[in-house]
Amino acid sequence: MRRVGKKREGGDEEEACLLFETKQAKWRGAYKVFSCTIFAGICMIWWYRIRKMTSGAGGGGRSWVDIGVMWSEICFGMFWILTQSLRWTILHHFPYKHILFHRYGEERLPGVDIFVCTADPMLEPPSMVVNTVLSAMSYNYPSQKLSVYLSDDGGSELTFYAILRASLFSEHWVPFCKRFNIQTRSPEAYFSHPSEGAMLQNGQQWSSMKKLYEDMIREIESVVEKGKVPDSVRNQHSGFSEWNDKTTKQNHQPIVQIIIGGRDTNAIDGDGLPTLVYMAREKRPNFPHHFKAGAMNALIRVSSEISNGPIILNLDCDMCPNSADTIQEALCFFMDETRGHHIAYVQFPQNFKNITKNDLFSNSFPVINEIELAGLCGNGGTMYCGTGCFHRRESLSGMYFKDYHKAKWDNTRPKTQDKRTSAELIEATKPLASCTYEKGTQWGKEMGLVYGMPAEDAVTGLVISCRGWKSIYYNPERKAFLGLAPTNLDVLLVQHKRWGHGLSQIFFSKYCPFFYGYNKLSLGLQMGYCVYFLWAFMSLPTLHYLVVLPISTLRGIPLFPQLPSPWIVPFLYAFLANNAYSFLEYVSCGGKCKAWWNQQRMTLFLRTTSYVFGFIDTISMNLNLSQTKFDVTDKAVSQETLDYYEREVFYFGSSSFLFTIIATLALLNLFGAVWGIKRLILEASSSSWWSHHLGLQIVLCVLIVLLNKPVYEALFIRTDKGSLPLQVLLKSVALASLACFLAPFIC
Ligand SMILES: O=c1ccn([C@@H]2O[C@H](COP(=O)(O)OP(=O)(O)O[C@H]3O[C@H](CO)[C@@H](O)[C@H](O)[C@H]3O)[C@@H](O)[C@H]2O)c(=O)[nH]1
Ligand SMILES: [Mn+2]
Repeated sequence: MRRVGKKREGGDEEEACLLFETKQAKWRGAYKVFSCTIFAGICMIWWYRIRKMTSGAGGGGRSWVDIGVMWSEICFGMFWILTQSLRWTILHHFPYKHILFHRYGEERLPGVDIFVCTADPMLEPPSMVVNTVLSAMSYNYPSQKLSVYLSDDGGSELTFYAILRASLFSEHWVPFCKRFNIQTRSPEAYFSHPSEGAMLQNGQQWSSMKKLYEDMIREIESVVEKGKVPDSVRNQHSGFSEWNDKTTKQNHQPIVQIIIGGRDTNAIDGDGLPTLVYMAREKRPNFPHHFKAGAMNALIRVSSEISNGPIILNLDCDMCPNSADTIQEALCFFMDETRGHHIAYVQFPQNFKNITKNDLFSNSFPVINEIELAGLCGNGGTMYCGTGCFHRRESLSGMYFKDYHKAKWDNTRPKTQDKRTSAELIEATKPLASCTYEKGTQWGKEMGLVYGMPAEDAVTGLVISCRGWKSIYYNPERKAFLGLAPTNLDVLLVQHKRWGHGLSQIFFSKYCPFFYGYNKLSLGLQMGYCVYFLWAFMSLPTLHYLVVLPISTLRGIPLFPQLPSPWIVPFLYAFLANNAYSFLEYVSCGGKCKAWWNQQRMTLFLRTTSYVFGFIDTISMNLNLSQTKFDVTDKAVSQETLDYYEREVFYFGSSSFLFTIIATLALLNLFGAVWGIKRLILEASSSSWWSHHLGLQIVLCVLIVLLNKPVYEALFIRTDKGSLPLQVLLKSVALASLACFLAPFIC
């Protein structure tokens, strides 16, 4: 551990230890040499294409195919260059959490406000939401310094009931966790994988706690199923009077309820428990509510009246805290005496608890989590990913770093000094959660999360970085948060469409990192952000390639140089070295070989469906043809699709247009591969197969066919409910045949 030679204030002789350490990843020198060789390959490919275009060499001339292929390869090459910014300098951080309590003691630790967002009790089951809230409440942190806020954009009494019911359970759960020093503080996770509780299991306390938990979940689920809170329950808490027959998700007054930590008879006595607040901001049909960004901004304001914690942790309702000490770890970054005051936010990775063995849907992002986000850190910042992120209240609210003075953490308003009653506090906060509050203010522009972008998280992080702040990405050994990844292909494609659209929207807006971040961010950080912001755009060259490859094979038009021409070398090298590296990188990040293969397939599916439409959304939004929307990811899965997911079998089952596209491209490449192999066999006598003029592209077609194996099975072999319907088969055969038929007119 490094020490700074500075003496502590007050003449303390003890040296001040740094609260966190930063290390560079190894092997970066070797990587840089390697990436230079790939870059040389890419340059040669570009040179070959340009020469072919200008001289007509290689027999191709200036056809549309050549122009298209050249354009695609320029895009791929440029994108590859951008991705290097995430790999040249990789920084890992190591907080020393044991020093924190020792150095600051309980009194001098900052208040921490945790925001949990939920939006719909049907898509986001309240039984799941309460688990997130309960885990947040039971963090290893002084409870008088901790406040948990639930924002309910569903404005639903079912969710209110659930949180109220959970608050009763928390009276048992929070002390239980602290007493037995439990690491897994989500009761659902703790009781469903009892390995951690093994020692306690035979004891009375363990089983009675389990029973209390199950009773709570049963009661919540039964109320949710009925869709209405029984009158007998309603009468027990005045909060329910906020709901009447006319209350709907889109139309209701602001609702704020202090469930724990209030000072009236209704609220539970907060002794030993953190403050717990329920908020449903006002919704009116004619007022835009700005989705999650709007909810977060209302939370920032409401919480500033109640607890005003200088540190804010933002969680999605399915992102369950999974480690008791995460707050302490995050605080090490903010409270480090020499570097802490620069830091606006500390982002943890998004991990998921429901990843299958070989990660069929490629939900786990090992390379992004282990390398890329740490690579962004190497350029001076990281991305805000919307959940699992600790913020400094001031920077999130819009403050510039230059205006900031080092925090005195212990000077926040202690809750006990606020003499207002619960009712008075609630009345004071309601206007802050109203529709009209933001009118004529800077909220959503200069203050709080940025509006008008479906990826409010990434753009807000970017804006904060441009205001001079630094940010940290920290990936601890024990996963800090565990969320729910989509288990249904339909849902997944919609989620990625929103991401693709949301991220590319930033690139094509005034927030484009190269302009907005010019002179404010390092070039590496600008490039790094653009890797994500151009995900959706990259669907276009990919789609182009996937169509042109089989069609030119069918038509006998060579796309690549053939042996003995030396120009084939850069193509082979760039392709092989890049894929070999991607494979090794994936495996070194803890991914399985088969999962890498699955990731290639998902990239193919996403780049030909979700990202294409996401990009179209971006264009139409820029042309003012559509407005921002936010399709909430469905977290309530049916048992049927879940069974498929767990067996790692694709569940298609519907005739979605997106599936037709996937099937059409799979068929087209199958035609190309079969036709190409037939030619190879027939023409084997005149030239050996490896020097055949279509050799390389036939190999590529075959690889694409191998990736698409589950699609053919779903089209032709499987007969179960999850297979592709006959309608999709007919449409895709028709479309693929049409493409083949039209091919001679195009190329
Ligand atoms: O009007 C809305 C819509 C959504 N949400 C909440 O936003 C969160 C994220 O929504 P989800 O449907 O789960 O989206 P994901 O794609 O899983 O979320 C990722 O991507 C989003 C941006 O597209 C970020 O906001 C999220 O933090 C990030 O985890 C959830 O807690 C929702 O309850 C709201 O509070 N209000
Ligand atoms: Mn989510």
